[in-house]
Amino acid sequence: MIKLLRYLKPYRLSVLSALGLVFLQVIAELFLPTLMADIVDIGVVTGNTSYIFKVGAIMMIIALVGTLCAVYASYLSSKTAMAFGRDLRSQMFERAEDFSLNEFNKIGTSSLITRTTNDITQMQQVVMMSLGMMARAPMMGIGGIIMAVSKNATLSLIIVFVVPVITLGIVVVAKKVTPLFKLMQTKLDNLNQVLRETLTGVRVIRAFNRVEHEKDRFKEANHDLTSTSIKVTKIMAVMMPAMSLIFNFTTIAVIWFGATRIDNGTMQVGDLMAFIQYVMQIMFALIMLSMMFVMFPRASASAVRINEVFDTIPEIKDPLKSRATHTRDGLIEFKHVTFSYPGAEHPVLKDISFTARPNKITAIIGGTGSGKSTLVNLIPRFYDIDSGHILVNGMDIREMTQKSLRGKIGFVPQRAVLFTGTIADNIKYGKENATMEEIQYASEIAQATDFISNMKDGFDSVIAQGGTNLSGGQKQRLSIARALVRRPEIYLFDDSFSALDFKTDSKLRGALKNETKNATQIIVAQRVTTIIDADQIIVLDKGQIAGIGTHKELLKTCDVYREIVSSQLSEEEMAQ
Ligand SMILES: Nc1ncnc2c1ncn2[C@@H]1O[C@H](COP(=O)(O)OP(=O)(O)OP(=O)(O)O)[C@@H](O)[C@H]1O
Repeated sequence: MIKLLRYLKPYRLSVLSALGLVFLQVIAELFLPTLMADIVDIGVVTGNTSYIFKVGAIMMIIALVGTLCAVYASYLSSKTAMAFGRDLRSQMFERAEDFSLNEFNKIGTSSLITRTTNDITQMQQVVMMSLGMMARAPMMGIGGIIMAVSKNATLSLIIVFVVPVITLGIVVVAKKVTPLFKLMQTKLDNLNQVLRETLTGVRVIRAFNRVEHEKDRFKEANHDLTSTSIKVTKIMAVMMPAMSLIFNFTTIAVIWFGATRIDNGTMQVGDLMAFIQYVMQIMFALIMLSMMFVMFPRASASAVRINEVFDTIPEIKDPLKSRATHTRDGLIEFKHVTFSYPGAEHPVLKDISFTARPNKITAIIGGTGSGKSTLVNLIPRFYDIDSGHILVNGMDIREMTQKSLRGKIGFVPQRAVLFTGTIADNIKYGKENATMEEIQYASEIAQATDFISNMKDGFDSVIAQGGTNLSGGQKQRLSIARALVRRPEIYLFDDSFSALDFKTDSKLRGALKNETKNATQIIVAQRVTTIIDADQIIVLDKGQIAGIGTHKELLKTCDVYREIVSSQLSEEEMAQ
């Protein structure tokens, strides 16, 4: 947790001011019982009314100053804690933005969301409490002890007995609840994950009549979290009354022994009243400390989870000395590339070598799970390879910055991803400063203009979260337009035509051919008709290249290709 406190550095002035104000507030609070003792012992006992009024007025002023200090300290601590939380959240977001897909898989998306929200809120609260309550408790405790001893040293021995008892209690409770708090955060992650899956998969859940099953799953996760919270609350529930009990017994002891002293004439009534107040202040300080001990374990569990994110070093890094490619043509070369997903026993791609040239279409075909998407994902460096080289314009992609590499690429993923906003916003995502003409042109090529103009607001029509108000084919065409608008050197279409009907598919490919003339195109496809005209077809089989050539060549030389084709086309079509 200490590690995270470095984010408080920019606010050190506010922190120091808040602590200073708390100090003043404590001094004021400690001073009041002594003044009250004076009123009783000097004013009331001797019947000196003017003294009572004079000291009473001073007490009011001190109380007012104390209150003002408290209000401003609380304002400063809240402001600092909120700013601290904001900074942590944005740092966390930035770090997550740098993560490769591996790191996302490692931590988990739901957990990343919980960590950015709930865990940071825990830290925020602890900072706020530390600057108020936590700072006040030791000052008040120590100050209270000094004042109590100054009033009556022997009576203060009671405190010597009580403090260790309370401290022991706090330590025992903290030991018990710390692991439970850690568990609570994990259970919260779990609950978020179930909720996320249920919300995103709502159509499938309904279609398969699994609503009850999902309800049960949610109930279980919810119940799990609740039962852990109840366990913690039960322990805490015992703590407060136990504290009150000790509190009350201490007061009885003080009055008992104090009364004997007054009887002996060794103590005055006012002093005993002040003494009782100091003892209460000490107890109150201990209660505040114990509350901090409740908060700390939870916050430290959160701090560990936040630090885990900060300590995760993104695997994919830019080179220290990046080089820029001077040629702008989009030549892609795979040289003996082998790649395995982390934790997997076998590589998904083995010894892949091929060249994809500009002005040419390179198609990739193969059975499901043969590694087509994986291969395409290696080009924008979503993952780093185990061995071999991937070259773009003659340079290893690990030698360039990710930004410059990805700037050359127009990527159309297998599952179209759209963002909340208008249609124009989504196409513009490919090129920030795209003009309306460029947007319209790109959607024309992507065969999207028809459906866009049929929408009420045309390009200004709003897309719902995740593009749920569009059909699969419409989403695919928008994500193609988004890639087209940047006019990149390299186009990567990862099975991007699968949701289109045959007519639209062929119209789109015709328009693309003219448009992407000078660029390198890599098309992953399931349908042979999509790639039949490609300049080069790469046939993938279980992560290895089974053949490379044109449709005609492969029909003669590659069994795997022949099998795929014969399962999709008739004899006549094959012969064409
Ligand atoms: N993130 C991942 N982590 C671990 N293994 C993965 C991951 N993504 C894919 N795989 C595995 O890699 C293999 C190849 O997957 P890939 O998605 O590249 O196949 P594909 O040929 O594109 O299949 P499809 O045509 O069904 O999309 C599969 O066996 C899959 O289980």
